[in-house]
Amino acid sequence: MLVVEKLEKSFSGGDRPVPVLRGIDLTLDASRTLALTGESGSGKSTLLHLIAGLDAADGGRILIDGDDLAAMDDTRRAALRRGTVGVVFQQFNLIPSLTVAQNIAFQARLAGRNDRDWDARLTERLGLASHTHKYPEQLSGGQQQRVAIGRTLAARPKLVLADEPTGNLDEDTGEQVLDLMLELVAETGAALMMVTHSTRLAARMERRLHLERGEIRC
Ligand SMILES: Nc1ncnc2c1ncn2[C@@H]1O[C@H](COP(=O)(O)OP(=O)(O)OP(=O)(O)O)[C@@H](O)[C@H]1O
Repeated sequence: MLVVEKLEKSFSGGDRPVPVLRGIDLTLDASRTLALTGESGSGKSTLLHLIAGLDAADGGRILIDGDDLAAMDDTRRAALRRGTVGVVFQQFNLIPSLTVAQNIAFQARLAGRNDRDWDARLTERLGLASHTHKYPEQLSGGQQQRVAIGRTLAARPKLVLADEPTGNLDEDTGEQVLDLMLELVAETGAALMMVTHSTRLAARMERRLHLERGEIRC
């Protein structure tokens, strides 16, 4: 599903570029789960952003479902972000002017999917059935994150990238949200790569990779 080879990325740091990712290799098969851990500043979010096609690498390559990200034009990359790859961020990034139901349906519509039964089932499974007409500001943090997960999974992505998806939640709520996310990705056959600072949450994933100063230390 995902192959990352010799990935490199630097950011400009005054007079010379500062390397942030130094030759990352990893693979993730369909239906598998992977935790990415590492100190603050080790490059976890940078790696996730590159895989999501939100930023371009300086070297190496990323294959998603066999397609090289760098070889895609902007339209194809945007389509990939809407359909094949789904991203869940720590900040829920919901659209404040849309209701829960509309937020959940939004991403799927962009991806050209309109499956009301699946949307309804997701809403039910995420415990949001009695909140569908509410707006994000009327929800708790845990509820908002569940909407964000629903919005991502409504498009039935093959690869879910989650950047500290429970980072804004208390431990119990975070655990419940992760349980749901794991159940739902298992149900849809999606692969899940999750950045987390929590060793407890990382232990719930099938594999763990540790980033240290831009390199993988298993
Ligand atoms: N757009 C950017 N421009 C310049 N430097 C950047 C940019 N994005 C990230 N960096 C730098 O790259 C390094 C890695 O950042 P990144 O956000 O990937 O780390 P992280 O492991 O996700 O950290 P955290 O756990 O704190 O979120 C940091 O030193 C950061 O300052």
